[in-house]
Amino acid sequence: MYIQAVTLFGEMFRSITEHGVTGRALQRGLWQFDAVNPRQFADNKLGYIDDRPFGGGPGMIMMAEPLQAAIHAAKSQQNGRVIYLSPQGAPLTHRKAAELAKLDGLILVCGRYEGIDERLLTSSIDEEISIGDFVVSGGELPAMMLMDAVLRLIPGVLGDADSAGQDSFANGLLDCPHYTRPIEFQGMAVPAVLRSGNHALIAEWRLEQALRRTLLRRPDLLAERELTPEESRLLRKIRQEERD
Ligand SMILES: NC(=O)c1ccc(NCc2cccc(O)c2)nc1
Repeated sequence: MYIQAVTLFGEMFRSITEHGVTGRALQRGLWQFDAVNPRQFADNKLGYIDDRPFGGGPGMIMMAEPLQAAIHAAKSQQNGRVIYLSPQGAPLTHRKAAELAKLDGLILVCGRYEGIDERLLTSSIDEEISIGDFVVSGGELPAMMLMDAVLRLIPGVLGDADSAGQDSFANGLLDCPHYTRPIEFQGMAVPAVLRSGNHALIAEWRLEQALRRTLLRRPDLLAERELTPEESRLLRKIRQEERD
């Protein structure tokens, strides 16, 4: 996958191109990255890329032309989907990340200031995505969150292909509790079933814990999920226990 970021702060992306599983995957050629700086496309000598908002109001707005020229330059390198990160976008979900992971490329447009000229959205953006209902100072961190969520779903990136499948949300549920050594910590022991070696029981325990956690913390996720017969049975048992 070829990912380009249209951004004033390309250096920020080192945090995922030079570290961790995403950094190793880049070195192994599983994806490629380039930053495209709209400032190099500003048609004035001083490189202005933002200006005051029509109608007044605080802050500055990023001008459409330098961004459009930067997106045009990125599109001359690949035919990637152009995504704008903003609080006004559609919520990023595991399902959306899985859809994006199938594409050959992405062009991620990172806004700064108070946002971008609306006409750029109409002319050059394929999709607007939000990583949550909050505002941060620029689209770069949201872009990196999206990149990480997408890249880990690309076969080979995580190495142990299975771990992405066991993620929270991968199966529409929150993750189960995890434990490692020591067996006893601060007077709390590891649940005996996890040391029983009985893999069927362990799998059932993990599913029950995931269902219990999802029911208690995120019942909205359960509302939209098809349940297998085993999940329905476990959920009935959990609901009964919660009533007792
Ligand atoms: N929730 C998000 O995905 C998200 C995305 C970007 C961002 N900051 C830059 C920006 C861009 C556009 C408008 C705007 O108000 C702020 N903050 C949060």
